[in-house]
Amino acid sequence: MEARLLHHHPICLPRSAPLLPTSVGCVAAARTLPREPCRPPPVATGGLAAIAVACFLDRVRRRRRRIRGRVFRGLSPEAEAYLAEALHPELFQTKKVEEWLEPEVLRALSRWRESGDASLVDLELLPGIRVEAPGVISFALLRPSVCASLLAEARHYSEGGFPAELPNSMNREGVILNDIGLRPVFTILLRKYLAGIAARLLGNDSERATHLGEVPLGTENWGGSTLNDHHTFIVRYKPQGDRGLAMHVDECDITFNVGLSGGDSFVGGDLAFCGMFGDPTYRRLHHTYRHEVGRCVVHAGKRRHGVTDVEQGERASLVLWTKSLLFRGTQEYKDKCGDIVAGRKPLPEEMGPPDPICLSLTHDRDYLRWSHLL
Ligand SMILES: O=C(O)CCC(=O)C(=O)O
Ligand SMILES: [Fe+2]
Repeated sequence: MEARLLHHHPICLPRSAPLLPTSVGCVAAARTLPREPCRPPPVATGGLAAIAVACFLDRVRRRRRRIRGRVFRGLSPEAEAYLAEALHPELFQTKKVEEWLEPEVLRALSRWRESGDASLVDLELLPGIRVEAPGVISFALLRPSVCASLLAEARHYSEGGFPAELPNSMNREGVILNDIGLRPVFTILLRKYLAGIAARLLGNDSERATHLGEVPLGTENWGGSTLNDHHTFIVRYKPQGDRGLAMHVDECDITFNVGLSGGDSFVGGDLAFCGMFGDPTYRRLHHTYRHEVGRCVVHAGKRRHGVTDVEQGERASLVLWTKSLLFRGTQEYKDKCGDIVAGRKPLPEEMGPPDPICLSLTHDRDYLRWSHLL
């Protein structure tokens, strides 16, 4: 039960172990344990019977510690099993997440982290921050060494024959990091660091910035002040596999997309941004973006985007689809997207020819009419 709750609300990690086994449970659990070497009491005080009891209690104690560890981390048994096989076990340590970040990111976030007021996030201190296009902002987030480890871990997982689900409905070559035991570290990344940036870029009016210096951000509220869940994965593209990604909108409110390989290690593979879902300009090309290792591009999930084919090399992205349940319950969300239960708002009637790169096989009723432009 608790594990299910964690799955749905990973940001709400419990502060205390919710389910410690009772002594009866422990006895039963200890019987199912593989026989481990027992640690006998330091001084043999009461003969064989006392040693047997001490051994038994030692096994129970160790089993208890293991269960508590798993409940704290909120890992599924599969994820727990992968930990023993991981290439970079240090990636799984929640205490080390801060070391993943470019140091200036911490400086930009420090006043928010002291006060809880996201309007104090200093966007200008985010390293190399750029407004790529209205509503699309990028900055250096992760250290290149962490990007290399994450990519190597994803390759190790894919090539190791471990059980795999597809990260999204469009990509066959990728790994859902939440499923392999990395959900807790990304929950920390989101809760302690990205949440402030999300609130400042795409949160409610009292926290959201309107400009970066003189340049308008062109963002609006997409629940950035109340993000509570994430679906985090790595996708890889290469000429002999998934070459690119068709135009789409994401199944989330705010997307953080970090380059794990930079523009010098692949040819093609541009991330193309078109307009917002429901906006008359949604089939206009707004910007094309090239990944840089460790640089994160942030945008509303409902901005149409896609990846052009990779012609050479390999392109890889670390993607966090983040959501706000609270925002999804508001009238503002319904006006923007439709009802989460009743279904998405229909797109407006397609008007005139699209920019070819923005044409979507999965979203446009007139795809065949314009596909000769591709
Ligand atoms: O690979 C990318 O840069 C984009 C991935 C993406 O848009 C997605 O998985 O939703
Ligand atoms: Fe996407």
